[in-house]
Amino acid sequence: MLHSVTLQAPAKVNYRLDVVGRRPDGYHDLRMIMQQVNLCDEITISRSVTPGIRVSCGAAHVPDGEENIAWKAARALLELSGADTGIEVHITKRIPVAAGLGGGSSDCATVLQGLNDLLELGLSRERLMEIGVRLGADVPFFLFGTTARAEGIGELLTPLAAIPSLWVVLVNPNVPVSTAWVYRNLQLTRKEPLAKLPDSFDDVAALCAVLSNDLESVTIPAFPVIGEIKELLRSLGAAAAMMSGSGPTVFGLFVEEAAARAAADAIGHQQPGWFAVAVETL
Ligand SMILES: C[C@](O)(CO)[C@H](O)COP(=O)(O)OP(=O)(O)OC[C@H]1O[C@@H](n2ccc(N)nc2=O)[C@H](O)[C@@H]1O
Ligand SMILES: Nc1ncnc2c1ncn2[C@@H]1O[C@H](COP(=O)(O)OP(=O)(O)OP(=O)(O)O)[C@@H](O)[C@H]1O
Repeated sequence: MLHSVTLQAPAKVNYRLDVVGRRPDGYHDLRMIMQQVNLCDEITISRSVTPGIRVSCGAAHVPDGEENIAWKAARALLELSGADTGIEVHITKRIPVAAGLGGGSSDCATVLQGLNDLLELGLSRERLMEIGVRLGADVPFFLFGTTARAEGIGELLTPLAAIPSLWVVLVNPNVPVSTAWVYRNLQLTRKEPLAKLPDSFDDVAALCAVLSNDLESVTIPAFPVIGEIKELLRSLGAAAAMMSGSGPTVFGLFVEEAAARAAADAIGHQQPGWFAVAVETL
């Protein structure tokens, strides 16, 4: 029986985010294309003889203990399984927080998966996804991986047959954005039904042609720096640049690793207070 596991919890970007409508419970029906990228929090989950769940992180703006979504994931699995072991979770945070990169949701999914393995609970991926969606709409995607079309509130997932692998430059201007605030302030103005999206993307041009994010209409007017970052990434050679999720992180797509790294370095030098990194899609 294993005593502990250490796992990587990746970030995501939304290549496409259409808001289809508002539901009676206040959540929104979406249609998204989601992509995991190789920027990861590191999570160690250990058994402990001391009963209870303890979560430590130590990063700014991330709660320790019960408020952490990783704590909620551990509690959900302990309650369901009746396991009476103590659990310690330590998160080394590398994904910017409240950034549109899904860091909390990914930590949550990783704890669900990791604890299922560590305690040999034998729960199926589908069952973990059902538990996960009650903790956060993006959680099922991180259990499903690594590129997917997402519908419903984000929990109805279909794999995408072909999608080019790319270098992604992530730029975050270090202003936290509340996802709940963005959805609350969204004006649903679309009158036409949504056009069908392709089922696969054979080249980068086909992928760039579908990039779009309805939440930009809320976040960019409130944080104009996001629009400036999009322009900056394009001027540094990105094939396309767009805000991820509810923002404020912007991603630029590059075919060549060297160009992606040069763009991230240039932005890091220009704006030392920002987060700028080049990573591969997973
Ligand atoms: C913006 C995205 O990251 C795109 O992938 C997600 O839609 C947000 O996913 P998330 O952060 O896991 O969402 P949750 O933690 O479940 O909800 C955060 C807030 O976003 C709003 N929310 C979220 C998902 C959704 N489909 N509709 C919503 O209106 C909810 O009102 C909630 O107040
Ligand atoms: N493990 C965690 N990691 C990050 N934030 C957490 C965690 N647990 C709780 N939180 C809280 O959740 C809030 C949003 O976190 P997160 O970084 O997941 O947002 P996000 O990247 O904007 O997510 P999304 O793309 O799903 O909107 C933060 O304000 C933070 O205090």
